Amino acid sequence: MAKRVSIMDSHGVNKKPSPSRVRVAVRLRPYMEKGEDKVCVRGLDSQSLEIVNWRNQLETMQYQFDAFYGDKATQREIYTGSVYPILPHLLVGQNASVFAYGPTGAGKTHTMLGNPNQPGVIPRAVRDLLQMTRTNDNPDEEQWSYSITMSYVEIYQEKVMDLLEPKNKDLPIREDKDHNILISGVTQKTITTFSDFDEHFIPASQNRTVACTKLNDRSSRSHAVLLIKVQKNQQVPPFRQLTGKLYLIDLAGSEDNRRTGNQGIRLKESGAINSSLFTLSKVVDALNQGLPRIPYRDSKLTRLLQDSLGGSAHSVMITNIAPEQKYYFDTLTALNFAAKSKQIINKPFSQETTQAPAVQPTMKRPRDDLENSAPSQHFKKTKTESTEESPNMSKDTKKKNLQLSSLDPAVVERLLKLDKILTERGKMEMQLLNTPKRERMALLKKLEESQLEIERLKEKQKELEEKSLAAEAHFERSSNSDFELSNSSVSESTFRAPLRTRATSTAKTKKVLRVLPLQGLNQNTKEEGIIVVEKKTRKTHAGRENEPGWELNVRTDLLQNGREKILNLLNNGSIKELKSLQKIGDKKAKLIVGWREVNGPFKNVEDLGSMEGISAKLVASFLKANILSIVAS
Ligand SMILES: Nc1ncnc2c1ncn2[C@@H]1O[C@H](COP(=O)(O)OP(=O)(O)OP(=O)(O)O)[C@@H](O)[C@H]1O
Repeated sequence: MAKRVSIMDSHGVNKKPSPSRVRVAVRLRPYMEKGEDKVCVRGLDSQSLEIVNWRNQLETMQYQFDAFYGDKATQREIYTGSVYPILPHLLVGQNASVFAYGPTGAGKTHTMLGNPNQPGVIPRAVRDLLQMTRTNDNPDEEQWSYSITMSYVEIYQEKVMDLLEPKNKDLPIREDKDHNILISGVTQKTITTFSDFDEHFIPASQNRTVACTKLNDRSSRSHAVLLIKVQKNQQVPPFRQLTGKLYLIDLAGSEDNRRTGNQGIRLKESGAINSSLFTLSKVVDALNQGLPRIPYRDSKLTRLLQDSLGGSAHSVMITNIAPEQKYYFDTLTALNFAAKSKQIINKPFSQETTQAPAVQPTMKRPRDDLENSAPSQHFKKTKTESTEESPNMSKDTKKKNLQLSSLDPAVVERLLKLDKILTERGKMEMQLLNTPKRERMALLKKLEESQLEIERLKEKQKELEEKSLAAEAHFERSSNSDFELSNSSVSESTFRAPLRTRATSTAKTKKVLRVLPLQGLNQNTKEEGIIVVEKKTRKTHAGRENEPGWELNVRTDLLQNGREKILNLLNNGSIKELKSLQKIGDKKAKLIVGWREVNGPFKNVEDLGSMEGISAKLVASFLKANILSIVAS
């Protein structure tokens, strides 16, 4: 009778292995756009890449991974670099998983499956496993025999469907007493040769749910999960048995439904896809951060992978991305999910490529040029600092750089920033860097005036804050009252935050807060950022007078500016930065990061309300608290 050996025991070491991290590789697919579209991402070296920073085109965001494969990388390179090394673990009873993640149309199926001329990870891994279990160089291995089985399922709308036997629908996932995860009733086929595999796999692949979306003619609408079980049986006592599982997964694409044009059933599918990918992102994140609780049970996909993702298993995530600008936000989302580190670098992406004529053609047909140079070489070309001359630079570029280099660096920085603002607003026909000196000086002057104005407002605000704090302290001492924010709508042009008394002395109508120095402010002036006004006493329906107090009125443009800052932080802030926002703790910060990874950037701050557990009321009070603190800073 064969004796089953637990995963922990498989090396004969009876102690809990340290949980392994999910290794992350990123693969950039070749440029495929038929029309003209810019390239927004490019490789730097074998581990990192850079992407335009959409918030500030004077910066790029650089990401680092365990491996980066550029658009010229072959199927073999990806396989030998990131997948082949994990296969030997299966032969000693350990589990492994390889999954392709990324936006729809970015090349996941190509990476996992490929085509007859360019076979992907799946056929290569199966072939090599079959080969490994046949050749036995080690004499100790002679007493062991191997058998390999395959199962193939898809997870479609949170249901596990058997692709080898399509009538097996919605199979349950169970856990045995040794914490092995099983799919109850799933078909298992024994394979001894590659043609056995082909015979089962090819017809089963036809059963997979695919559909045409705006972004991909054959978009995978489910997660396809191929399970290869390698069983090793000892032929002599004590007849041990080791089982190693390999999951090879072609995930459904992460989708932004604003771009896929999905409706009806496609939209429903997409909801299930995005929510299970979100859970997968939480699991990977929790594993890589070493968190004590891993939310495997939150989706079928992660529940299935529970014993093969993290723990003693060896996991590789291949994140597929597309270079075209139209995929920008999808790419960013995928990168943020995959990245173990991100750095913002002060170096324009688009500007450099447009300034260097030698590189310019890559903006149109990167495949033509990029493929002839390694990503790192390509980067070296474009890395040239904007003040550095290259022989290929046009006269205009040289002149522009010369002009810039003669200016104070601080002024250059301001100029570039102003240039960006004006370009974005579309108020200038020509960019600032191309403008004649006189106009440039006028703009510079304007910029300095704005800076002075900001400084002045900051000073005034500081003064106001100090006074408010002093008044608050005094107020707390004398009447045990505090500040509270009202529930008035934040979308009003004027933001109101009444400073009201606690309801302890409702019978008394005495005013409890005095901010006397502010009463000298001209309430109509547009120059003040925040104005404190006395709250008008109004009769309520019940005939009682409302509580007296003070209100803060915030100028509309500052309010708008505050909103924009919050939105930017929501879309780009790290967990730490998000936590610097009022009312955002660790949990909410992580939720926000997860939400935007799955759904793309927030269009407006109110989108927060579509996150689980965040009510419209909470969004309103979040906005108030943060706008106040931004305006006051
Ligand atoms: N590295 C590559 N080299 C050549 N062609 C590629 C590469 N990656 C992807 N493609 C092609 O791009 C198209 C889209 O790729 P694929 O279907 O693999 O995307 P996907 O990420 O699986 O999309 P979905 O999530 O919608 O299923 C296909 O025609 C595929 O052949």
